[in-house]
Amino acid sequence: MSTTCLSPVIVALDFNDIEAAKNLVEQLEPSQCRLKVGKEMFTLFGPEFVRFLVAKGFDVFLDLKFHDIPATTAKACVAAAKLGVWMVNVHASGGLNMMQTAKKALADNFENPPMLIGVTVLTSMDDSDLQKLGIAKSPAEQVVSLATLVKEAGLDGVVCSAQEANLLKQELGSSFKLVTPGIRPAGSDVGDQKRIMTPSDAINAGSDYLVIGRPITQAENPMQVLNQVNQSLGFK
Ligand SMILES: O=c1ccn([C@@H]2O[C@H](COP(=O)(O)O)[C@@H](O)[C@H]2O)c(=O)[nH]1
Repeated sequence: MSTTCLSPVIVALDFNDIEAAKNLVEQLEPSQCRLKVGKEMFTLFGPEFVRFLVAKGFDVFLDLKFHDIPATTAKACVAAAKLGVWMVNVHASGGLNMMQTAKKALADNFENPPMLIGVTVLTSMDDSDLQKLGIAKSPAEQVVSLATLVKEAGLDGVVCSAQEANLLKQELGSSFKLVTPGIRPAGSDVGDQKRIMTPSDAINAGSDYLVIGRPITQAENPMQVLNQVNQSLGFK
């Protein structure tokens, strides 16, 4: 049974050392943040690590960004949901039919399915990256067009950058959830992220959930950074 988490922060657990990840998790309370498991930790440590976090009462976002034919994607989402996670995702560029099939499979198999969201344009990409893919739109235009498709498919929201949050809330309404990586507290390393925003600016722009990885996990004192972010947002 998970505890209600009031903070919008989702800590991205991108570790290659399970003991380091567990050491951080042991310092956290499910009321302070949600947790994200991505491709690195899932590939290294598998479903067992996800079950461990769920058993500790955390809301877990399993960020595997499924992108495949509709039947395969739907079955992968159902398998993810069986782990008891709070949120799963697919790539919106997998198309309307793929997203609708995944959504229906979750609804058919679970009384309370996890949230299902669509990834739009990765926060590590800017105009020039899209141009190299032959996409003649700005990131904001491409995000709006993919998010519109995600909403049409009946999903709960999208992964986007906070830079598109204001526009998306205007275009798609307040109940369509916006999960935003690329969050950088002032002064932290940008790394490979290109469309970034600070936590408080992101919330003011309309982000519902803030995904924060390295600024917390690589910090000398991760708990201090998390507490500072939560305090800056008025939580705890
Ligand atoms: O567009 C996206 C989609 C997913 N991510 C993931 O979020 C975290 C961000 O970590 P930082 O260390 O805060 O950069 C990471 O797990 C990514 O895989 C993203 O960054 N952008």
